[in-house]
Amino acid sequence: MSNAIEITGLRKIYAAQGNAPAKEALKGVDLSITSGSIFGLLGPNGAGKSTMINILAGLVNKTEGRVVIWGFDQDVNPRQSRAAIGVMPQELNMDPYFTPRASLDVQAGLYGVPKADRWTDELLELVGLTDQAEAYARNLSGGMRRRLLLAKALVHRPQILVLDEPTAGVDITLREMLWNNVRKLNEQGMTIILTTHYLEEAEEMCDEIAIINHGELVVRQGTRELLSRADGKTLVIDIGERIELPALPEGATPEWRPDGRLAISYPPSRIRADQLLDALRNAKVPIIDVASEQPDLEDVFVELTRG
Ligand SMILES: Nc1ncnc2c1ncn2[C@@H]1O[C@H](COP(=O)(O)OP(=O)(O)OP(=O)(O)O)[C@@H](O)[C@H]1O
Repeated sequence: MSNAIEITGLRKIYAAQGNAPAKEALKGVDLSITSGSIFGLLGPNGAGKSTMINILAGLVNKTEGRVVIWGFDQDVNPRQSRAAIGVMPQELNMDPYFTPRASLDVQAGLYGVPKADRWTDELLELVGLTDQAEAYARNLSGGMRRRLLLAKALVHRPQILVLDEPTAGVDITLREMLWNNVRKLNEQGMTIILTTHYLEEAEEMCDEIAIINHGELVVRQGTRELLSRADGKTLVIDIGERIELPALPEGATPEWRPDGRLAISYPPSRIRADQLLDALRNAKVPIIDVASEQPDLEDVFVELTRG
């Protein structure tokens, strides 16, 4: 199967409530998610990411459109489509008197996993909670709770794992542990879908990225192709001291950095770096050191979601 998820014409309108008018959170989105990928769903606040994830998870009813999960149409085979997906939610609420082991057992029960097929010990091991298996949830740290939520999302061995802002407010150690787990699961064939506000993280982790804005799909591309869309690079040059600059090729924009270096932004599709360096050399500007800066996902994101 090539697509883990196929979404067609997905619309969600939240009904008006009191003084709040109705809100169209998704305006007819088409999106496919390749199976086996780590897929990033990005967008500014209020873009509709959570709405989409909650629809996939079966927690929010769509207004219109078709959602096929692992080959099962949500409307035709709701049970199978739900069984194919596991969701690690954002919120850390949990029953304070449940131990991690009990939470996993209850969750497995909810998904109808027979006792013989449960993998509770392996799961506890996977997320590093073996030592806390019998501790009350109220005694778990925030990081441990998050790891328990990941384990809960996996009890029924879903083919697709959805992580909603998994690393928001999480320290570096836990973040690394989460990503190591996610990579391991992905290597075993699991499709991963995640939302994150950390664009650096998405750039590093995701094979493919979709950006939504105001309920519409803005772009869906391989991460590398997406990054190459931004036609802007910067040469950062140490020329010793601030001087009057010679004319540069049209389209190049010079700027002095606070550290005294000269930063020249340019579109690589029209200007080559050596043309810039030649212009400086011809004017006898000393070039002590040069560094090149590539656009990152942040640049592309800002460009695509502006306005
Ligand atoms: N239950 C609801 N009732 C009414 N409006 C809602 C509801 N949930 C979300 N919305 C609205 O729908 C829009 C999309 O919200 P959503 O939470 O899906 O965005 P998001 O991209 O996940 O944002 P964030 O990054 O802030 O979590 C927003 O304008 C939001 O106010």
